Amino acid sequence: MNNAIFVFDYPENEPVKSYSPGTPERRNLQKELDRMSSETVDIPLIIGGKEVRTGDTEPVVMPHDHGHILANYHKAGPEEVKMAIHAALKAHREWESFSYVERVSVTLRIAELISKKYRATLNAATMLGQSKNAYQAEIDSACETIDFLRFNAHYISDIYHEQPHSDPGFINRIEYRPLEGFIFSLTPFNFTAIASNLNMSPVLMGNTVLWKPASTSILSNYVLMQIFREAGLPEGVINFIPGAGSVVGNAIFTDRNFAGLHFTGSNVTFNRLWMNVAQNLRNYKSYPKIVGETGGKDFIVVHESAHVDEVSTAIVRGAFEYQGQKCSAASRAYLPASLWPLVRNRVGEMLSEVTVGDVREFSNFMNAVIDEASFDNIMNYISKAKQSPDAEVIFGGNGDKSKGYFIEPTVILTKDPHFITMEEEIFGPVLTIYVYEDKDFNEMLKLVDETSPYGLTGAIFAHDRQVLDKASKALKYSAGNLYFNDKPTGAVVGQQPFGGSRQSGTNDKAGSHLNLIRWTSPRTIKETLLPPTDFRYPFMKEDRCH
Ligand SMILES: NC(=O)c1ccc[n+]([C@@H]2O[C@H](COP(=O)([O-])OP(=O)(O)OC[C@H]3O[C@@H](n4cnc5c(N)ncnc54)[C@H](O)[C@@H]3O)[C@@H](O)[C@H]2O)c1
Ligand SMILES: N[C@@H](CCC=O)C(=O)O
Repeated sequence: MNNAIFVFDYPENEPVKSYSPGTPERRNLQKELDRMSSETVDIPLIIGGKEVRTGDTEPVVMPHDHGHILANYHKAGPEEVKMAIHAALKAHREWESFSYVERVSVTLRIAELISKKYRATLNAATMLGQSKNAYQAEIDSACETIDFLRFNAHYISDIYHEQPHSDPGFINRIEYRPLEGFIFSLTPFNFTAIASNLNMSPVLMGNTVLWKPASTSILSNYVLMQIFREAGLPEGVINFIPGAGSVVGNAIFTDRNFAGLHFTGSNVTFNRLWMNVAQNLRNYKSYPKIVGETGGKDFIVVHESAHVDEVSTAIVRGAFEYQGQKCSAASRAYLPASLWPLVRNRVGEMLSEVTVGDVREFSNFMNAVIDEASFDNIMNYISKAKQSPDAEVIFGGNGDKSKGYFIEPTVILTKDPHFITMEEEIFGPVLTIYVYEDKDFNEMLKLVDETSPYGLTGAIFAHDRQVLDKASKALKYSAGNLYFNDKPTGAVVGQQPFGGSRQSGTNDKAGSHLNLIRWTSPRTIKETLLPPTDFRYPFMKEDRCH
């Protein structure tokens, strides 16, 4: 394969299966849900391809039935982190020297294994461990994971084909070297696809990785790790080291070979990690690359020309799918006074049909929030609204953590556009609505732009084209992913590259060449075909002749 230039074609997005009663996918999924619900898995660390058990374990539970233990995972300490660094550096030599066609082949094999052999297993693990319903698991752990892998396999051909100009007599080329050292991949609980991609995009570019998954997504992440191995990923290319973030992080950030951080998670954690890197800057061989996508305070802006049913559907799906635990979830909405009574009624009708419960009951639109800390944090925001004279809980507002961490879809109406739930990321099923006078549309846009430190996603609803244009200009830096007449969630790889700026991250657009390029350290090579043999400039030679 080294004697050919190979291009991986533009892929199709993985089709989303329906899981309707009686379909084969529903039967397979049910079988895997039953199997995984009846066993307790022992999850080791995987370092240099070897399973390592430290005996320091924590349980993995179902958020919707927290008495049910799905697995126990072993936690890494500083010694295991050192072993993992050693394994990653050792694997680096061989992995980077492979032709990229081999790296892409492994990547595409992972996608194929997930699409066919392990779709039900990975979806069931995501449903049970992260409390996603079948549809939310399908669009995440099956489709988005596969799309990241296949689209990146295509984008790498584009990157490698990007070569400099050569004047006659010279050959210039760029080699897209991986980074010198290892990458630290720190993944969030809420998307199995993101966990896969934070590892596989640096790996595709020839890097090796230490992976610390979130403690609340370890079951699906372990299934992923097993799939990576089955696909033929060489030992040590990804080292799976669950554990306490600070323990693993401190051991990594003090290592001279730390070359890059690939992070998705909260803004608070990212800021802490960046400071940690900065404090160790003098120790490193190279300036580490830092890529981090963080939180959001995502908005829905509604103009009086919008349609009530479209807005109401976007509110319910955008704010409450996966219990609002998407960085992109709508958490503040701005409604014109003329439409508000109609939208309020329609949203109320829709919410009266929403049920919250166990993922194994397929009719539930919503399930549990991820853990007790998250439940308490969300309920605390709801209490603040209940106690404030500036806010009123108009739908939901109740939670129950006795069996699972269940919270009703909650809508707060506020008179204060700077009420705390309009500004801070809550990461739960809570939407706050502010009603403005129709004539104050322009002032309202300014408010949207200046209310929160984030800049991730946002949606504008209007059927007046000039309004869309005006609002998108006013909100230019308020969102890295902006939607016209659609909910602000559900970006599709290859169609809406994802990421935001301001306090929402470095905006390196997951699922695009922009992200992949960060995992390279390009080297330019110039070759002179006939090197000069006289140090003098041409005009000096001419002067002597005369
Ligand atoms: N912008 C995006 O693309 C995007 C996508 C998904 C999630 N998110 C954001 O992620 C957050 C939810 O995910 P989360 O709760 O898993 O985030 P988190 O910040 O709590 O954790 C992310 C990862 O960092 C680890 N970690 C936490 N503290 C650490 C420390 N001191 N040192 C080292 N590692 C540490 C965690 O164990 C986890 O693996 C939300 O804020 C959400 O908006 C953003
Ligand atoms: N990319 C996902 C969100 C990822 C963050 O949680 C979306 O567009 O909804």
